[in-house]
Amino acid sequence: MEEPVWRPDARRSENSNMARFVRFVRERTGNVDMVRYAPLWKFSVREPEQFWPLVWEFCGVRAVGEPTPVLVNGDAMPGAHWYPNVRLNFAENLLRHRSDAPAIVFRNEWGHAREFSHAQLYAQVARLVAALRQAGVSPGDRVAGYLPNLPETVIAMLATVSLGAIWSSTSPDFGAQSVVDRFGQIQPKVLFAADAYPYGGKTHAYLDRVREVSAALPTLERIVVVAYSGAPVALSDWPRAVAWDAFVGAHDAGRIEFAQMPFAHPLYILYSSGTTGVPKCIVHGAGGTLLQHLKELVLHTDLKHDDRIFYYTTCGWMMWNWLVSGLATGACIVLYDGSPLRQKGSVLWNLIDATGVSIFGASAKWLAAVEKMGVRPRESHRLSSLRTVLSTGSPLAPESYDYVYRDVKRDVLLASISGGTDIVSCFALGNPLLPVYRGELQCRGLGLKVEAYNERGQPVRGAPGELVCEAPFPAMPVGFWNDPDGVKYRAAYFQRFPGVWAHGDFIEITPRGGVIIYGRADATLNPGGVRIGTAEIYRQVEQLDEVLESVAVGQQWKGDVRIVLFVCLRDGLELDDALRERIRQLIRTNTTARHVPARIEQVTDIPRTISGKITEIAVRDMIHGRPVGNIDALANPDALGEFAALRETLEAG
Ligand SMILES: CC(=O)CC(=O)O
Repeated sequence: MEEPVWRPDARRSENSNMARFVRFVRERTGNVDMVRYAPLWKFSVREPEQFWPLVWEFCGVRAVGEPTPVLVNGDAMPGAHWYPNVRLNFAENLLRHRSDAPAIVFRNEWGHAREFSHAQLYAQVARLVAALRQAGVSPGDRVAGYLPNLPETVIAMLATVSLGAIWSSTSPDFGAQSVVDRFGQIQPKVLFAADAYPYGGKTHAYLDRVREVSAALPTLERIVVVAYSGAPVALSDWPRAVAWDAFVGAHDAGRIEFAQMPFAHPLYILYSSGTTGVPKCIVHGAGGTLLQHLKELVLHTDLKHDDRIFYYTTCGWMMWNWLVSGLATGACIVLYDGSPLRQKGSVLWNLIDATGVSIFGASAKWLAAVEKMGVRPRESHRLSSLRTVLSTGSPLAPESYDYVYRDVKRDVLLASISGGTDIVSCFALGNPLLPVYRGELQCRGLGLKVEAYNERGQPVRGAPGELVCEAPFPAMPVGFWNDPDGVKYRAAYFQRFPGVWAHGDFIEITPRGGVIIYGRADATLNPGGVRIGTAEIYRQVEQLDEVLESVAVGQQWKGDVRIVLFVCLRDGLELDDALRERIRQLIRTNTTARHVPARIEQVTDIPRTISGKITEIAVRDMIHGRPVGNIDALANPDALGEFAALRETLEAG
């Protein structure tokens, strides 16, 4: 039997929030069998109307009104409603700890270091609430952030939401057109931006882009600019613009009157990657997001008030929203603005030691990249505060589990977590009660009736299928913006299997209840009619020292589909037949003959979305000579040229 790569010791699991919650549910329900995670998960999906109120109480949600009924129209998917008689304010829940303990620790590539206690954070938010109120912001208005990963970004979100207005953010690496594609759809009243940001050893000034964006957004009444770089910022010729300090300056930090809004009141607007057209505006509700994030942070991530939690993210990725919710537990969130590969790949490991991070998160790609760079923090860093490593963004290869336990730290819970923008949270995550198996996410999230469906829409176990969720959950979006009849919303998630949420991931639920992610369902390869997840191939190829990254797509070929693999190699290397053969051999030995690519080609770059995900669909379109859905959604559209140039060669044989 396969051995786990890590097990929690008895003290750690006994003291975890999840263990306390198991005991709490056992006492409340009188169910004596409730001693482990498996019966708890079953209870959570069978009895949602009992389960969610227990999460609510255990996590201390602040709200007014009647918490019953919990669920109305509970069989409808979509169409179920949660807590129709409750009113709450999301920001009030995040700002409920007013102590002198640290709430935000901030560092950046320029060497800036700032810290805010929970009390100071509350005061900063209070002043901005007053300024926004005076600027006319009221419930339901949209406030947008085109901002680096700053304390001000968190403060602006909290102030917006305190007023019952809706927050939406993108990071400054987005081009003006991409920002207009997003914010142009939601008609914001206020835009927050900064003058510049540090990345990769350079200062990137972007006020010109902010001007371009604001010129295209006629609904904007105010543009509030953070003078982040320290250089003078001239705004006098820009009538709607004001410096952050001037905007906030005249207001005192009083008590915040948090607008009490319905449970489903819009909180955030997030955007789909937009690779197939204009990005969809996904609207997340305040109550559902709060409850789901608390469940994930408190129970699955075991976040406690004395923790320091870090995720490498920008405010354009949902992991930023997820991280910020950590404030509700009284914990400290650690923010870093800059490239994660600075200091020879050690910058984030240095940050852990410098700031005492206990829960550390980054993308699976970053873990693979620092491993390739030869970084071995176990030899160079103390990492004494570190007890959990989180990974997401793409499937975490089994070899990355080896890296973490061998080269980072032996005694950490390595939790690969997966969900995404559509639910601003996760379907599968970590669990302090369970062992970690190489290549496997530990469990399905509580309250989420996740299954893997075969093509006939039947649940399968121990075999690949599509990730679905069979029952309503509070963190389902409340809808899409500008989609009053819900047509786009239903088409996005409920077309494939009526009445069931289809997430678009290709996964396997293992017999012991773990989850393996094979990649996106729309990128699966179908040679000879057999579905193969792209992650199965990347995992093999990227083990080779020569290969930095790869992308695999299916090419229509003689009435079937054949696999074509593109590899980016280390600087100066050229793909030759010997390396091709080693790649094929590795794939053949560790997977099946069907996984072996028919063609392997070298490229220098792989197209990725602005949030850093490689896009197989754009590559597939290029090699078939089809137009790529939305080039503005790509961070590096120039990368497409190489694939177009290879089209003829690929068509020839
Ligand atoms: C939690 C996630 O699934 C994050 C992502 O991949 O976008």
